[in-house]
Amino acid sequence: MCGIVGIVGKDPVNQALYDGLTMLQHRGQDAAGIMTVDNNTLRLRKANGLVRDVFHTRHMHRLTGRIGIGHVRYPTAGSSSSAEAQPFYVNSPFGIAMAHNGNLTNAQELQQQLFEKARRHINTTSDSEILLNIFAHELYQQESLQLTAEDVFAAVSRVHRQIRGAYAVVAMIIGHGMVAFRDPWGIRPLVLGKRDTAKGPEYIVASESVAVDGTGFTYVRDIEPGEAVYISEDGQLTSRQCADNPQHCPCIFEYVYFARPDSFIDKVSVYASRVNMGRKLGEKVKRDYAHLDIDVVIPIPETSCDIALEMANILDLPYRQGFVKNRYIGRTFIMPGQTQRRKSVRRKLNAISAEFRGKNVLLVDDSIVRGTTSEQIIEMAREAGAKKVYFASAAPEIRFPNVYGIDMPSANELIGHGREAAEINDLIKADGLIYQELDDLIAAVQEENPAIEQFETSVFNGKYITGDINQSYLDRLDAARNDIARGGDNSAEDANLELHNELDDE
Ligand SMILES: O=P(O)(O)OC[C@H]1O[C@H](OP(=O)(O)OP(=O)(O)O)[C@H](O)[C@@H]1O
Ligand SMILES: NC(=O)CC[C@H](N)C(=O)O
Ligand SMILES: [Mg+2]
Repeated sequence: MCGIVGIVGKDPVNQALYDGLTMLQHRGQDAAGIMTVDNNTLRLRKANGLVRDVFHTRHMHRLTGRIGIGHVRYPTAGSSSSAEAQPFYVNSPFGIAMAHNGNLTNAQELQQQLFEKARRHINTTSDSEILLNIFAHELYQQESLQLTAEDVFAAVSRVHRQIRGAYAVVAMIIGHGMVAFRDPWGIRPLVLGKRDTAKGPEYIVASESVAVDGTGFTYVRDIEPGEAVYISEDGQLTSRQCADNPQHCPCIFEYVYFARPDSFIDKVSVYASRVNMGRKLGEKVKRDYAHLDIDVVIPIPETSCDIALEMANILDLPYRQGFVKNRYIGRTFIMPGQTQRRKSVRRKLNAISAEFRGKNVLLVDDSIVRGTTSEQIIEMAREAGAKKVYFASAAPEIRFPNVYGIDMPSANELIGHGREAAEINDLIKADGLIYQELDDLIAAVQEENPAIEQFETSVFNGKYITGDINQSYLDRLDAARNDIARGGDNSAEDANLELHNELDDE
């Protein structure tokens, strides 16, 4: 899940873009980038690493201009090479820079078509570079030198007709303005914010509302599925529905794991939805597992803390933070290779023995994906002296790959694939394993905004809403992107064609 941000301001936007990206860091730890436009010239800094490591003072000085976009990356296509860090740039028409969150499901066909129809070369294996070139080609078809909002909307409409999958996008068109659009299912989130200044209004678009609040803007609304919002360089905002048949079907995993709890996505408080997940799961334990002799409820930091606290309330049991999280280690699930993910669990979490010794503990996590965390954490709980270790997951069994922007390309790497809870329980060596029901998970989120009638839940039930995913697609994805295919750590490096404003990479 990447994070994107774009600002059309009245004063330099570099610091606000930087701040916005730090507030979206949890969505992507692999690479970060900012592009600004100043005096019709693009300014760029992008590299592998966390936001704080990628941008030094001298880079910030170079990122001048009152309009800019930024990206934090968690790769779901291509490699982790810095060549695939975003934003991407293409020089025709006008000069366009783009940042994308999501994943295209027909990238291969699109690349072929781009070459045949438009003689466009794609130099990386990133689906986002393809998306940028499709958009550029469609904008070029407008044949107008004085680009209008209508021209941009017409191009976005044609993009929607060609590309499949999930995409929340922000793009800058040099000399004109910024456009942001969301796929016709609204799978990935995108919000709009505004700030009034003495010089006129400034606008921000971002993956999550936390980046709007934290940069001093005010949340205006979510961008609708299929909608495009165009903000001209002088700050005129226009919006248009550009999809033929938009339907709202947001990714439920945003609420389970990806988003920050203080964000609102599609008018749903992520925090409140997690509390509801804890309530539902607590009620299930109370109803069906009353025979378990649980002494204490312990979360697996960090995402599950809000869920576990509510479970403890429902079960009328003590809640104890029995694991301490090293605040300098990032999220393990979004790390690129299994070796790195495995090693990081013990570096990241450490048990406080007093909370485990001689007790029957219920460990709570938001989800079990590969089982990397649960297996090791149960072992750690036993080493710390727990008598019995029960485990509860606020998401149901994750059985199917994800093709919409979560890096779960291989069914065989999912501990829940083709297994029932009892088998998974044995693999992670728990004394009991309780999963949330899918209906309860959906209800937990829907309760916060009943207007959302459906959610993207393919990892739980194998139903891919875009209608273009079959077994042979999943087999190809598996072969291309499973951990072995990626050499274990996905560290393909730097045979790249980059656009730099600095003389060296220091
Ligand atoms: O079964 P797995 O493959 O281990 O994946 C699931 C785990 O990964 C995530 O934690 P992560 O460390 O990424 O982030 P967090 O600190 O936000 O919980 C998630 O919260 C689970 O704990
Ligand atoms: N997680 C994402 O949104 C990834 C965006 C894009 N598919 C990439 O791999 O760079
Ligand atoms: Mg976790």
